[in-house]
Formats: sequence, structure tokens, C-alpha cells
Amino acid sequence: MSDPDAPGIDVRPIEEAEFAEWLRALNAGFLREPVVSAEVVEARRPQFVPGRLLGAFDNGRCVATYRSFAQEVTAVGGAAVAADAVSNVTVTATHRRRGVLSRMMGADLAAAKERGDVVSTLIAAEYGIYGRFGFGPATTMTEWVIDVPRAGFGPSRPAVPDDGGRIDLVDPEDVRKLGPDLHDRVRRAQPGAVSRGELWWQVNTGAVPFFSKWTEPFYAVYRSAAGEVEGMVSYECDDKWGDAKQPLNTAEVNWLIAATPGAERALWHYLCSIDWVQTVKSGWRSPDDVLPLLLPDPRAARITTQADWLWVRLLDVVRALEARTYATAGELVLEVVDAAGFAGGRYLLDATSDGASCTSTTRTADLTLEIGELARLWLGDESAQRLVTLGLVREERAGAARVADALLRTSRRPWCPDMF
Ligand SMILES: CC(=O)SCCNC(=O)CCNC(=O)[C@H](O)C(C)(C)COP(=O)(O)OP(=O)(O)OC[C@H]1O[C@@H](n2cnc3c(N)ncnc32)[C@H](O)[C@@H]1OP(=O)(O)O
Repeated sequence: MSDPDAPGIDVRPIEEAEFAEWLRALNAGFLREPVVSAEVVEARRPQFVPGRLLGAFDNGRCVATYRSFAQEVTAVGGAAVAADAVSNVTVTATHRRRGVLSRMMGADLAAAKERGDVVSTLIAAEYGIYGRFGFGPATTMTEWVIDVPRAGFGPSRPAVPDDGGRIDLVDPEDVRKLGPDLHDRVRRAQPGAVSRGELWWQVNTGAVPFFSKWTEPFYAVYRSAAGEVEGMVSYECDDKWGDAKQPLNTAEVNWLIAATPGAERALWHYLCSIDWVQTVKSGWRSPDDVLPLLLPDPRAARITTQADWLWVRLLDVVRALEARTYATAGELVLEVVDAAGFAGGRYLLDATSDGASCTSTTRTADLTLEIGELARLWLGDESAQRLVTLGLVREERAGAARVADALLRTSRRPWCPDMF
């Protein structure tokens, strides 16, 4: 596919023999050392799925990369929805702003629609990139830094959960064995969470040399009094000491998952009770994580990052709206505008406590909105009333945004624990 706007630049799915060159271009696009060892190429080879890795080529050199893969994202209520997850998007600096991303994105979204994927998902490097393609920020992420001495646990607290459970350090093999089932349980209960393939566990426990550098983290597992694995955390410490021989370690959480409130509380208490650790960095958490309130003094937790996280592009409004549950019963007519032509139309959402139906309708619309704004509402994170105030949703019937919020919003905010 050559394009009149960028003559000579060929955008197409790559061949497996081009994978190493594609990885080199990926590194160059992310401003990382533009070389890839044979070992890393082999470690990443499972990511090569025919047709799902796009590249742009100019004079035989790869100058842009784009990868999509099959994923499930959890809708409100727990249904797993088929997603086209987008990652590894780069256009080399020499070829930027000549429409190369637009061509790759157009081809991938069309293929995803054709396959029957309900949504496309991604984590955006920069806020301004993906809105034009119909994506909307559907979840938010918050990072906290905890000043451990100020948190108020005191030095005497043992790291034994107060509910009869226990915490043990385990090895990477244990994580690969115990993690997938636990994660499956967690993500199916968490709107906005996404599936993790087998490769995720290998990469994140150092079983395959995916990155040029790897530091082995600590892994701790929480088991309930009944012996069930209910929580797991991966964290690193930096072995820092001050001039006056005072311990100044930071424990930085790579990821923490918990299937029960008891496991969640116990793992944070554990992290805040490790001798020598003065600071705990929470990693990417839900904006309404209970973390600060778990501390005797919640002010010891300071927010260091708060930003958009999972972006969603609805490809099939009917299936997306029927997949989720609703807080109450009600009807809403949505005029959805989608310039790309994938999912626009006027839809009647009829929600009951037993499920919802969504059908094309000719009834007068209650709300008019772009497809990306519907993505913000889909997982319940954003408020239709706020979007009306922002001029991003138009109320065609007075009070319709309030009805939308009553139907769509959730008591806990959606969250995607993963970067992909
Ligand atoms: C899911 C992920 O992988 S996120 C990672 C994204 N990658 C990066 O950030 C790496 C560094 N950046 C890049 O590789 C490139 O600049 C990309 C991929 C962001 C954009 O690629 P390009 O080929 O330059 O984009 P393209 O020419 O198709 O741009 C289309 C439109 O998007 C706009 N746009 C592109 N990038 C940005 C940006 N970072 N911020 C705001 N607008 C942008 C362009 O201005 C253009 O707008 P227009 O149609 O009004 O003229």
C-alpha cells in the first residue's frame, strides 16, 4: 500500500523474516538503543502473529511499527469483551507527520471490525495522539508515594495478617504457577482490567530476556486462613542508605493484585512494614484505590502521577452496551457520531436489572456524542453531566445526562492494572 501523500512509503503487514528489522525500528521510534540482540529477537518471537504486525518501509528500511493482538477487557458486571489491543506504535522521527500512523491505524481498525472485535484498546504515550481515531480515555491511573514513618504503623507491627492468613516470599517459578489463575479471578471482577497471556508471566518474571536489562524483583504471596492464594505482589528495593547510616530504602511496586479485600489490606500492610523501607511507591493503581485510607495517617500517601490510562475505541456499540450491566433500569437514546464509519448511528439502550438490549432506532435522541466520548462513559468512569459541561456531549432532552449517569456509573471506578 503506497500512498499519494507519502510516495514510496509502503505500509503493510510484515513477514516473519522482517521481525528483527521491525524490532530495530521499534527501538528507534521509542528512542531506545537502535540495536536488538539475536537473543531478544528470539524472546519476542511469540509476539509475531501473521497479519497483526504492521510496518512502513522506505527503500527497504522499516520506518514505522504497529502491533495488535487479541485481548479481553472486562466490562462493568464482569463480561469479557473481545478487544483488539494496540501496542508498539512508532513512526521514526524522519517520517513523522506524513500520515503513516493514520494509515496503519485505519488498516488495523478495519481489520478488527471485520474480525468482530467489540473494542480496540491501548495505553497512550501522549494524550493528543488517539482521540482523532475515535479512542477515548476510559480509565485513569494514580501513583502514590508513601512516607512510611509518617504512615503511623510504628516499628513493632509484625508482618502477619490479622485475619489468619499468611504472607510468604516466593520464587519466579511459583509466580508463573500461581499467578495466572489468581489474575484471571482478579481481572474478571475488575471492570477495565485486561487479560494477560502466558508471555506476560514469562516476561515479568524474567523467564525470557525481553529487555536488555532485568532486575529480579521480590515476589510475595498472600494466602487466606484456608490456604487459598488470594493476592500477590512484585516489588523491588534500591538498597539506599544515608550519610548518617540511616536506612533509606524505597520499595517500588511493579504490580499488586488481590482477589479479596483481606489480601489487599495485608499486602499493603506488609509493604509498609519492611525494615529499612522508608518509602513505598505504589505503582499504577486505581484512582479510588483504598491504599491511602489503609494508612493510620492517609496524608502519608502523596499522589505523584494521575493520568489517563486505558483508552478504548468502540467498534460495535450494540455488543459493547449489551455486554455490561447497569445500576438501574431505564432507557436512553444515543446519537453516536463516528467519522470513520465503524460504529456510528442512533441507538436505543434499554437497561433492566436482568440485562440490557441495544438496538438501532429512529426515536428522537436524548444525547448526541462522538464515539470517543461514549468510550469514556462505557466503563462507568466519566460522568455524562461533566461531558455536557465540557461541551463534549449535547443534551437533546433536559435531564438526559443525569439519566445516563444513573445508568452507566459504578460505585467503584474501573481500573486497568496493566501496561501493554
Ligand atoms: C499504543 C502505543 O504504542 S503509544 C506509543 C506512540 N508512539 C510514540 O509516542 C513514539 C513517538 N512518536 C511517534 O512515533 C509518532 O510521532 C506517532 C506514532 C505518535 C505519530 O505518527 P505520525 O505518522 O507522525 O502520525 P500521522 O502523520 O498519521 O498524524 C495524524 C494526525 O495526528 C496528529 N498527531 C500525531 N502525533 C501526535 C502527537 N504526539 N500529539 C498530537 N497530535 C499528534 C498529527 O498532527 C496529525 O494531525 P492532522 O491530521 O490534524 O494533521
